[in-house]
Amino acid sequence: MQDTQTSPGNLTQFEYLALNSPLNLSDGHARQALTPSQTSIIDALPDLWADAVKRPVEEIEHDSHRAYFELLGQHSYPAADGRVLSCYSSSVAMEIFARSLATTTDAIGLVHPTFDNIPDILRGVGLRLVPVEEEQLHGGDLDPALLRSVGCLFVTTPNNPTGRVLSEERLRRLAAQCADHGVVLTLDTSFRGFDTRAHYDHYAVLEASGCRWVVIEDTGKLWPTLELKIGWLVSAANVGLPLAKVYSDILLGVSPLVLSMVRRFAEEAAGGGLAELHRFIAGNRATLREGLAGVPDVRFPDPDSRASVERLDVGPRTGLEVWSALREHNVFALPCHQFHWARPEEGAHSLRIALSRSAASVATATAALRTVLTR
Ligand SMILES: N=C(N)NC[C@@H](O)CC(=O)C(=O)O
Repeated sequence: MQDTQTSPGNLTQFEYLALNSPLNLSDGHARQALTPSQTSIIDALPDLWADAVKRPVEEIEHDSHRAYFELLGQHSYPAADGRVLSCYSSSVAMEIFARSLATTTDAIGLVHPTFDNIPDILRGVGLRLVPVEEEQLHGGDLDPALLRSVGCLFVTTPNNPTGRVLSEERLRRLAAQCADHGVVLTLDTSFRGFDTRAHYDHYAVLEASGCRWVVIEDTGKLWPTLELKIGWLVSAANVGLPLAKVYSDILLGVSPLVLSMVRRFAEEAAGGGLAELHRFIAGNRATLREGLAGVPDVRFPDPDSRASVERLDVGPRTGLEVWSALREHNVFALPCHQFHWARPEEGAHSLRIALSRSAASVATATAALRTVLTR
């Protein structure tokens, strides 16, 4: 476990501090209770185990990613010819991508702000980072000078912590620009499960563009599966990166039991569980927003977000001050300065609250927040 006695160095180290607290609203992982139908899947794990022992792992793997990608509208994903690599987590997929990219370029354009383990992983392989503001990405064509200066453009969509989703038209334009400049377009879609606006067929758009592309999918944010999850690293046939080679440096494959569990959760979600999850998150978001209504200088900068996290501006206070005051109530949130990886001061006055928690936890944390913000 990380040394968290000193001031946390990155967002995940702030999240470590919360891991053993009953009111941990810090990390974006799913920690709410299983629904009854999800509980039935867990109860059936012994049967999934017996099935996984008998069947070829490639068959289990194919069934798993097909159920997950179809659930989220990604019907044109490249299910065949080894272009979907299963990893233990999306961060492992990210590391494999970063090591592969670093063999072909020394610079990458990265959305700003976003979760800091992404720039940290990219810097870790020696890449120079060029911040690309969210407004730029969503606004219109990027400056060709930017695209001439990098080997890759990396976009988190829905973004973390803003929840901002890249529209189909903007993805089409970005892919066309990347194709024109020979730049790899990489998407981190870890939060896509929460927002149906991110369920248009991204792979149809990417494949039609002809650009070199990589997508990192993450099952880990969606369901409370005790960190049993899959990060899928998906790529274009013409991506021109040694992804499979670097993958083989890191792992042979993932557990067929976890793959089978993900398939079952995706099937349950398709049968109504995903809509139920969306209602649950929306209810927690309403609890937070209504519970803080009228508090002076507090506002919610991402009114349109449907992600399982909510950012709030805390006015003249700093996010760190509020985070510290909340700890006195045994409540853990996440200060936002380090999402602004190029200019942390821009996030100094905001805080992020996780919404994939029990309704009671969100209500209790909201009351503690109101106490802290009105004293
Ligand atoms: N490998 C890392 N650092 N994992 C933490 C990450 O999953 C947390 C996250 O993405 C969020 O809290 O939004």
